[in-house]
Formats: sequence, structure tokens, C-alpha cells
Amino acid sequence: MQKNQLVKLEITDLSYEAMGVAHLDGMTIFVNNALPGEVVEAKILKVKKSFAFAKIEKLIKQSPDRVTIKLNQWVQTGLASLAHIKYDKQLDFKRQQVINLLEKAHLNKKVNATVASPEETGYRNKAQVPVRKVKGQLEIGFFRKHSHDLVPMENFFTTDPEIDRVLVATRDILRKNHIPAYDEVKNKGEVRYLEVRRSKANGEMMVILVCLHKDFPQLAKVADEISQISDVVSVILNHNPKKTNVILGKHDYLLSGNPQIEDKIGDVCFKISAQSFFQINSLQTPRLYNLAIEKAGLTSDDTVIDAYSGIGTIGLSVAKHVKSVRGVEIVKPAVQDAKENALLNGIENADYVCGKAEELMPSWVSEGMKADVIFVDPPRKGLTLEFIEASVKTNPQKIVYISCNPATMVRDLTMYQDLGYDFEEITPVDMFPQTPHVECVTVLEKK
Ligand SMILES: C[S@@+](CC[C@H](N)C(=O)[O-])C[C@H]1O[C@@H](n2cnc3c(N)ncnc32)[C@H](O)[C@@H]1O
Repeated sequence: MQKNQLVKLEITDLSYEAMGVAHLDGMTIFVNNALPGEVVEAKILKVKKSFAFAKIEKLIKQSPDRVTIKLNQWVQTGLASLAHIKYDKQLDFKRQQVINLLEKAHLNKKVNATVASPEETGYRNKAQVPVRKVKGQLEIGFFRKHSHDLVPMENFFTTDPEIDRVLVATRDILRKNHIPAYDEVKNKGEVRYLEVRRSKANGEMMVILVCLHKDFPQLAKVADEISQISDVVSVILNHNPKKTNVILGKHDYLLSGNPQIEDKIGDVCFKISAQSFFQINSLQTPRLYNLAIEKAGLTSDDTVIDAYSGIGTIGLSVAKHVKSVRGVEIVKPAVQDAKENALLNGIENADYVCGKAEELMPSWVSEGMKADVIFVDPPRKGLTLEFIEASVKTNPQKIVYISCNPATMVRDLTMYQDLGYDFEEITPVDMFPQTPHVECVTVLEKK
């Protein structure tokens, strides 16, 4: 098999990154944008030892699950790499990802149907888009898959259309004031990324300019013009001076308006700062938490630990169902937000502490704390062995695991099984329609 060779392929499966999978001459071939059941003429792009990548040249037989999309860029860039598949099939795909992972780990457990999102498009309450110069002009868009080539875009499809409006208006203000886009090769220019957050509850928006320098000529004028875009209540500069792929720098500077916006999950209000983690699908999040609360069978006598608590979203949603909640979170401003959010909602039975969950939980036990339930909601890399051991020593009856990465979740569940906890079922919840990302909830119980 060689680069640029044309081959006829029958697509038999979909990879976890949503690429069509075919087999030819003992090789596995990943075909961008192809669906199971399709027959394609494909051009080989890259050949490795046992696998290759290809792109469709001609669709010979089309899958009945394919839908026509307005912009090919949504799939090409990875912004929405499932957008060409019917929504109910996307839900099946996500459930199948979890089944495949359990099978690989030799675990015979039930996987429920994926809970559909109330909004299939325009659901994101936050956009973070790169700013680059393309054909002599400052553009916003998304990087082509596995590259840093910016594909200019104005319609981000999965993002709230109101956010798209503000992104485009901000881009036009930057263009009008001749602000240079960031050049990552030379590590020069000014604006690297635009981030916009929108409260679903009251429509308020925060604009964050991620910049190479913390000041530049025209900054005050630009901030003033952005603050006049309708519904923008907060303009912030995030300073990221490093040559890095990490989007945000450490320091934020308020240029205009408020340092936070306020949103709601169910009936609980949250103040959100520029760098705070906040679930991006505002309407689906309360469903995720209610499901977790229901599956955990919480009672009014329960003492709950909200490990990885962020700005308190899970703990404060759970507080009214239980005796008390103690949250632990490593990021100090997030802990401050969580405390403020408890006050904002008049919640008196939840307190928040800054530190590493795996270090603080054992010290609470030695002080006499008896936790009935631990909620964990870790980042994509999942839990550490240290955390798993500390949570088992805390000796809760139940551990509710909310995960945004089923691969690390299944790995962690097997470790819990070795330490005396087991689970019956996993429920995938679609927090990220049109993308291959899968969120899951499961409850581990002491055997
Ligand atoms: C996926 S977020 C979940 C936040 C929150 N539960 C929510 O839904 O909004 C994971 C959080 O874990 C925090 N974190 C990461 N490692 C931690 C650790 N060892 N101990 C405590 N918190 C940690 C991160 O800062 C982040 O806020």
C-alpha cells in the first residue's frame, strides 16, 4: 500500500474518533468522514506498519444513517466530527464505545441507552476559538484535524448562536483596529484565542481575549468597543506569554464590566469566573446530576464528599437531598467561587476546602468524619491510584463516578473492583452532541 494510491473499501466500523474503519491486505484503514455500511473509493494519505489513513474520493454506496450538513468544515476540523450521522445513531455509537471498553476489560455489565441532549446543536455555553492570519486577514475558526491550519468560520454549529454573533462582532472590532493575530511560528502578534461564555439563564456574556502581551496600543479602545456589543457584561484579557499549545495563561485582567457571569443548573445559581470549569451543556447538566442523585439513592442522613468539586456544581445540586456536603478542589479561585455560590443560594450544609482530594480525605477520616457517599468527577485522565486508595480507606457505602472519558473510567472501575467495590450498570449521557465525546455515570457500592 502506498501514499496517493486509490483503493475501493467497504467500511465495517467506526473508530472511537469517529473515523470509518476498513480492512485491506491485512491493513486497517481509517477513512475520514466514512460511515459503516458505505462503499468508497478512497485515496491513501499516510501508511504506517499495520494501519493507514485515507480520505474519500468517491462515495460509491451511501449509508442510510448519513445526513447532509451545511459545512464540511464541521467534520474536517473535528469541531463536530459526528455531524454527518443521524442523531439517534450518534447516541448508539456512544453507547457502543462503552460496551467495547467493558468487553476489552472482560467486564460483563449493563450499559443503558445514551440519554439524549435536549439540544442537538447550539448547546455549548462556551466557545474557545483560535485567532490567526489567513490570506492576509485576521480570522477566527477551528484547526483542521491533527494540524494548526486555521479553517476560517463564522458558524460554530455546536455553540449557542448568540456566542457566534459575539465572536464575529469581536473579530470585526479586532480587524477594524488592525490588531495583529498571533503567529505561533514566530511567537509574535497579539490575540491568540477568543473565548466567549454565555449564561443560558440570563443571556449575559463574557468575552476573554487571550493575548501574548498584557497590554498593547488600542487595547482600551478595543475593550470599550467589545463592551458595547449587546449582552456583553464582562471583557477580560487573559495573558498567555508562553510558546505553548495550552490555551489560557495564568493571569486574567478585567478590562470592562464584571469579573463573573451568573448561570443556573436546575434551580441552583452559579457565579462563574473566567478560568472556572463549568459544564458546557447547560440544559443537559441538571439531567446528568439528577440521574446521578437518583442512581445514588441519597437520603437525608447522608454525609457526602464532593471530590474534584470545581465551583461546587455537583455538591450544591446534591445538598438539599442530604445531611451535609464537603467539597475538595485543587484550584483556589474555584474553591472561592464554590463558597460564594453556597452563600448565593442560601445553602448552609455545604463547605469547600482547597487541596488535593487524595491527601485531605484521609485526614478527615482521622478527625472522625464518616462519609456515606463520595462523588467523583475527575478530568479526562481519570483518577490516580493514590486517590482510589484514599477513597476506599474513607470507607463510603457508595462512590458515584461521573466521567468525561469512558476509557479511564473503565480502567478505574476495575481497580475499585479489586478493592471491594462493584457496579451494576453504566449510563452514558450525551453532553456533547455532534462530537465523539461520551459522558457516563455509574455507582460503585461496597460489596
Ligand atoms: C471535570 S472537573 C469537574 C468540576 C465540577 N465537579 C463540575 O462538574 O463543575 C474536574 C475538577 O477536578 C479538579 N481537580 C483535579 N485534580 C484534583 C485533585 N487531585 N484534588 C481535587 N481536585 C482536583 C480540577 O481542578 C477540576 O475543577
